[in-house]
Amino acid sequence: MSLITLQDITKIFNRGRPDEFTALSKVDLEIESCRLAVFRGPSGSGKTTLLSVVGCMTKPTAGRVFVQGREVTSLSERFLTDIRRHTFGFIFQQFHLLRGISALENVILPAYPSGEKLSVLKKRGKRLLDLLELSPRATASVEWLSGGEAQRVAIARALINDPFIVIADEPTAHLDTKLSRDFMAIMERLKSEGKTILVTSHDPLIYESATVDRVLDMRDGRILSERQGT
Ligand SMILES: Nc1ncnc2c1ncn2[C@@H]1O[C@H](COP(=O)(O)OP(=O)(O)OP(=O)(O)O)[C@@H](O)[C@H]1O
Repeated sequence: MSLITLQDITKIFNRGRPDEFTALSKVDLEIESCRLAVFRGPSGSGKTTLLSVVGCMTKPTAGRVFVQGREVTSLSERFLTDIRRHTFGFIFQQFHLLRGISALENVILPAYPSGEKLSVLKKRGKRLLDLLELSPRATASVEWLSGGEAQRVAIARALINDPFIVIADEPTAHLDTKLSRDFMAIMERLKSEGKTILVTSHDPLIYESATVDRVLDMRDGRILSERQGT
């Protein structure tokens, strides 16, 4: 069974208005577990919109989304929030870290709604920072971190709820070659630990990486072609 299935997904923004825009058009997609897929395509081709539909952040205008066989398209926001929290970890292009608080506090933020004790969350956050070789920076306020460190904090934060799927939108757009390779090495490790990784990227260092299983090319809100990784 696929981890995620998209059936005939269409997403129209500003429907019925003069600026109506079809960002996704009748997309079908199956995502299997423990694989790394890269979505690439020109700016505006619908990559981010597609991953936000997959990640249950955006409701499609038409079509159905299944998460582990369960149809989620018609669920209320309350149920979706719950599914989102346990299924997906998100790494955003600009990292979206909260300034003024420490790296560790940023990492554990998405776990607060779980109601677990703060001491338990801190322990889990510290372990993740340790795995990403960031322990010495745990108490540093995030504005003092380098770009690579900030990204690793964002990765740790994406993992705090132990999601099945990690979604990264243009993760290396602001990183140099070494940091981009480091990012892929971390993704490779996560994949070997059983995570499914979905990435949007224009960066050859990402889509030509040996750890990539699938490269999907998008244009005009459709998946045009797909090739299996090297
Ligand atoms: N909330 C929104 N309201 C209106 N239009 C939107 C909205 N979100 C996205 N769009 C439009 O949908 C199209 C697809 O956007 P999307 O961000 O998915 O593309 P993308 O392939 O990820 O592009 P990029 O590589 O530039 O990030 C764009 O033309 C964008 O302007």
